[in-house]
Amino acid sequence: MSSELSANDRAKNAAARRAADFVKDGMRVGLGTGSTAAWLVKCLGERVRDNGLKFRGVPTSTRTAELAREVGIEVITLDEAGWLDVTIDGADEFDGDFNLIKGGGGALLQEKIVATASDKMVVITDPAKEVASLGKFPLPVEVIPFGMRTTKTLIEDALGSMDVSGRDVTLRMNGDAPYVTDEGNHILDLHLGRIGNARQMALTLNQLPGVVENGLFIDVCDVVVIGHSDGTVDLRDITSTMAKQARPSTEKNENLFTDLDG
Ligand SMILES: O=C(CO)[C@H](O)[C@H](O)COP(=O)(O)O
Repeated sequence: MSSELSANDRAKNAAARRAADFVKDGMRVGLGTGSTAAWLVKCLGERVRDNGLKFRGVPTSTRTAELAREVGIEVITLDEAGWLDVTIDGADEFDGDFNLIKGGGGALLQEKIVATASDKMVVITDPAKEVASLGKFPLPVEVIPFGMRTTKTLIEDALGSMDVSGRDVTLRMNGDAPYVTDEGNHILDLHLGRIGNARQMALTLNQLPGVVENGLFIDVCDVVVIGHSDGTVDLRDITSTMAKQARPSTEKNENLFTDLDG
């Protein structure tokens, strides 16, 4: 590997290469967004080109879709895929129960939909993103532009009764204008410091009108691959930890539309 890479990039690259081993011929694979996920997409592109790996990818953003096509990955939509074998994505924070904060790169909505529609979600990360309690990283919340100030006030009011150590809510900007997501929405960043009950926070936020989705990924991640700057990786699997037993049982349904079609 190139010695010109920063220590952080070497760590991300190591995690991405190990996680790429989860992708096998014939799979439908969710492709995350962000700098760590970009390493993964490039690595998978190499394997398509050099090893003849055959799989179809569902990108979680226009950025990832462009990169995936550029490196020769066959791109399909989530609806074309129906269900995914695995999704591999980065994260902004992860805790000991495999819960995450995501959305630092602004793609949390598609990322959550894609990860939830997968048999397995693998997070690729460096060690610095591990926390005892989620919340140090500002929690991104995607909101629709209509009535955004009112939505912000509703969020601030809701935070008033929650166990957090900070309550500032800021609108994410892109230069002088609000940041716009792939779906044409905006992002409010919640500076909470520490989230006492992340599950309750996720449910509370999503009940507020105007909120589209929040960046807490609770009970979604199955595997965390932690890359180190010396090229080594630690792999943690939910099935071999106590966290799995603490999860409420969820059943992922492959034929989402069968019932509706009658
Ligand atoms: O959630 C995300 C994008 O919405 C990213 O996965 C997260 O921000 C981590 O990014 P990076 O790998 O660049 O540190």
